[in-house]
Amino acid sequence: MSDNQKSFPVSWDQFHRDSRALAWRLMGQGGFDAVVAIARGGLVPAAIVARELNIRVVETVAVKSYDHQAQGQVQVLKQISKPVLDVAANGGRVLIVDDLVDTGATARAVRDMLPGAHFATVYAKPKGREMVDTFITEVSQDTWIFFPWDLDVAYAAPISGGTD
Ligand SMILES: O=P(O)(O)OC[C@H]1O[C@H](OP(=O)(O)OP(=O)(O)O)[C@H](O)[C@@H]1O
Ligand SMILES: Nc1nc2[nH]cnc2c(=O)[nH]1
Ligand SMILES: [Mg+2]
Repeated sequence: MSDNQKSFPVSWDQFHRDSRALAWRLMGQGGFDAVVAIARGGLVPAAIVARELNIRVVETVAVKSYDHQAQGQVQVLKQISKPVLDVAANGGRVLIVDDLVDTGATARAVRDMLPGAHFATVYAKPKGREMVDTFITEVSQDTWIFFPWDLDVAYAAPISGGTD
């Protein structure tokens, strides 16, 4: 992702609320037998959704495609374990959770591993939106979302410019 003009910083409180809202929306999709978090960004929303929906089988798939804000190749650093693939193969319902979908490249790679699974993210950008079954908030393609685990409390200059 290059050319981002806008920034969308998300606090812990807002992220918790948005992840809970995702869980509420997923309630209407019937039960799930297992959740797969796309690490690292999907770990926090997957934990919140698993808690709200009482899903006790929690698995990870580790995918990296960005170095800071520069997109590279999708690299799968840890695969989904066989017991969870077997849940899906035996007709169980698997939920995949990530923090966001941007271009959709990560979502496409993980969907290929679990074709029948339900794919959910907290945030979505237009290019990747079609890859997601359920999401909460859409932001424009030229926005970079800053998550609370990447932020610190810092001085902010007045909107009018200069210093106060
Ligand atoms: O739709 P895409 O263009 O593929 O981008 C979305 C992915 O990018 C980020 O992960 P990243 O690769 O930065 O790794 P991280 O989860 O460890 O931060 C984010 O968590 C999504 O998984
Ligand atoms: N933190 C963060 N990671 C991303 N990976 C792809 N798009 C984004 C984004 O907007 N924010
Ligand atoms: Mg990620």
